[in-house]
Amino acid sequence: MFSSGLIERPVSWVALAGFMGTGKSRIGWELSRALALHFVDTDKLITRVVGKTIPEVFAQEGEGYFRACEHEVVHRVTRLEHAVISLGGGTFIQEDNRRQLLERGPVVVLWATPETVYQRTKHSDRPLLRVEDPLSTIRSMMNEREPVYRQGTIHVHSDGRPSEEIVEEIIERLWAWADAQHAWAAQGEGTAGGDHRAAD
Ligand SMILES: Nc1ncnc2c1ncn2[C@@H]1O[C@H](COP(=O)(O)OP(=O)(O)O)[C@@H](O)[C@H]1O
Ligand SMILES: O=C(O)C1=C[C@@H](OP(=O)(O)O)[C@@H](O)[C@H](O)C1
Ligand SMILES: [Mg+2]
Repeated sequence: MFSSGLIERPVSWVALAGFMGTGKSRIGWELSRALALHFVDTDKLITRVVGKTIPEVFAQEGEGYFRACEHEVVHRVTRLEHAVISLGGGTFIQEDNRRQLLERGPVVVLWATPETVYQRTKHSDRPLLRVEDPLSTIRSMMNEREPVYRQGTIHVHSDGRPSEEIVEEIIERLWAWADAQHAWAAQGEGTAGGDHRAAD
């Protein structure tokens, strides 16, 4: 959407959270292209800065070190402008990360069934799923994390849907969210409101 050389978008910062394999990295990249925003995948950033793959970080430095890196990265990405941020599946689980992210802007949570997650991750290198029975592990981890993911701003299902359709739904929902935010703000100020679209 272009007008007078300005790009109209519902938001100029958004993060994607959700369980492993729900599509955060792929959808985040596609969403960033659709909204003409920068793209940051926090796992990729950690990999680049530490100089090791995620499985190497887990194996050589331990999960605690990885979670500390995530925390540092959250601090930095909440200071970015014009960006779509794809988080790792555990990033939003840590309370302080969650608070910082939700204070910064909308957090879209992607959802998928354990079976879909299993199919999408079975040939990948997620260290937490390198176990004898990954599907059971996915089920129990998902159950445990579900109440936390529910604290996200917008929830979108990714099962059996092409990525373009998911991106389209996210953008529609972000417009609705931005309109509601604006209505609240206008009510507070006692103004009639106007066009608040994020533009640059
Ligand atoms: N809507 C979708 N339909 C089919 N495959 C998908 C979809 N979204 C993601 N994938 C695939 O599933 C795998 C995991 O996706 P990814 O974006 O890495 O998930 P996450 O970052 O949430 O762990 C990748 O191979 C990706 O291409
Ligand atoms: O859920 C988790 O705790 C993790 C999810 C992974 O990211 P994806 O959700 O992008 O696979 C990665 O950060 C790491 O393996 C730990
Ligand atoms: Mg990812």
